Amino acid sequence: MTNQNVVVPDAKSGINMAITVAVSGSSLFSSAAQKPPAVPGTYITISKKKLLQNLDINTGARINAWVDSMRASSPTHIKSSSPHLSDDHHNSWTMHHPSALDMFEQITNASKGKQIVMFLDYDGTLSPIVDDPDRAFMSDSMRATVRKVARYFPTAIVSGRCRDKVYSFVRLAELYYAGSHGMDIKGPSKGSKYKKGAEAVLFQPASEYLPMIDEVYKALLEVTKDTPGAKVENNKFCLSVHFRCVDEKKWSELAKQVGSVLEMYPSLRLTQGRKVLEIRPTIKWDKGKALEFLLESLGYANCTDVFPVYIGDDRTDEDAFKVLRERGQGFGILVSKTPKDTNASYSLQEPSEVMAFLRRLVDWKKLSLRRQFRIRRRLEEMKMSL
Ligand SMILES: O=P(O)(O)OC[C@H]1O[C@H](O[C@H]2O[C@H](CO)[C@@H](O)[C@H](O)[C@H]2O)[C@H](O)[C@@H](O)[C@@H]1O
Repeated sequence: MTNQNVVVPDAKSGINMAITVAVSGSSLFSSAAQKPPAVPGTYITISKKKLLQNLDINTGARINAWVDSMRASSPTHIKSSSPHLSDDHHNSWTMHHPSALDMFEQITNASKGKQIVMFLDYDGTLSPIVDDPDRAFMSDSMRATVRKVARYFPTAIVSGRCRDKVYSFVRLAELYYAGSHGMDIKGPSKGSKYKKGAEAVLFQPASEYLPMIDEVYKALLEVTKDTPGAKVENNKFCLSVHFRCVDEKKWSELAKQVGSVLEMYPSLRLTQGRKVLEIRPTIKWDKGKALEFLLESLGYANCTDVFPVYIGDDRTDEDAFKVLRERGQGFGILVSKTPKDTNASYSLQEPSEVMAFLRRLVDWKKLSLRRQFRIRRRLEEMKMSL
């Protein structure tokens, strides 16, 4: 066990203070330990155990809320006690959020004369949810489908993942990528015919948080290392703490470990996903802002003839669904088998249905282009014969 001086922002005052943290083995906040305190502060000695015990009541309540919310966004047990009530609930939800496949014609009719722009979340949307986040591969058929989609519509992948990581899964250079929940945006590296606006897009609104995120990553690895199944993923501008392989009885304990670290960083906030807690900067930037930024980059900022379609499965995708609802443009599609509170207009049950929907969209576009071509040719022939 060694003591290390580290600089952390005080949760209440928001002022940096230097604390001595007792850690066993590797450094808890190694990069901060190398830096002199930015603001001179008080030195206190606090052990890893104490970090957990000292959580205040509000934090305790918040932790319970995180765990509840995480359970709700990725239910582990389907309630079977009152099947009829749950059937009614399901039916009423499906009435309000009908299948995008069943409503395909209405959707394409609404998009007539407008440019469809596709926004696709990755995990749970293009790839099925699996236990190991490093093995959430996309099928070759899904990749081929997305490639075709990008041939006909400007297409962006919007993910909570680190941009490089999601690119290594998707491997399509002609797409836009918004990683770290939209905090890392890059335009296509391969020629795209849709660049109406800026030539080379690269936008990273949270770059000043990089050292802090690295520091918190190390702290989270340290505090969670004895929790079997816990996994911390570094997504560059944000972090994920995975609960999927942790015994549900230990979820509160793991959430407390996360809370103990987060409490020391008031400029970071927490969101929940599917059996995951995500830590990110408090800046006002999310997948919804990324969607707006991308529309602007594509040259559709104030256009009425654009029709954005966003498909996602997660709580964090709600920010994008909300933007579309507020703009009254396009629509959101939630990928979910169970009813969820959502701003999306339509639903699809799983990635295989997402693929079916994308394929139909491509076929519909091909057909309407062919039709347009035939009409134009007939008009030309008529002009010639006059
Ligand atoms: O915005 P997304 O592309 O949906 O990313 C959200 C998180 O997705 C990943 O976690 C989820 O998928 C994993 C693999 O299927 C699964 O094991 C995990 O339980 C899910 O939460 C990714 O690993 C996270 O970093 C993303 O934040």
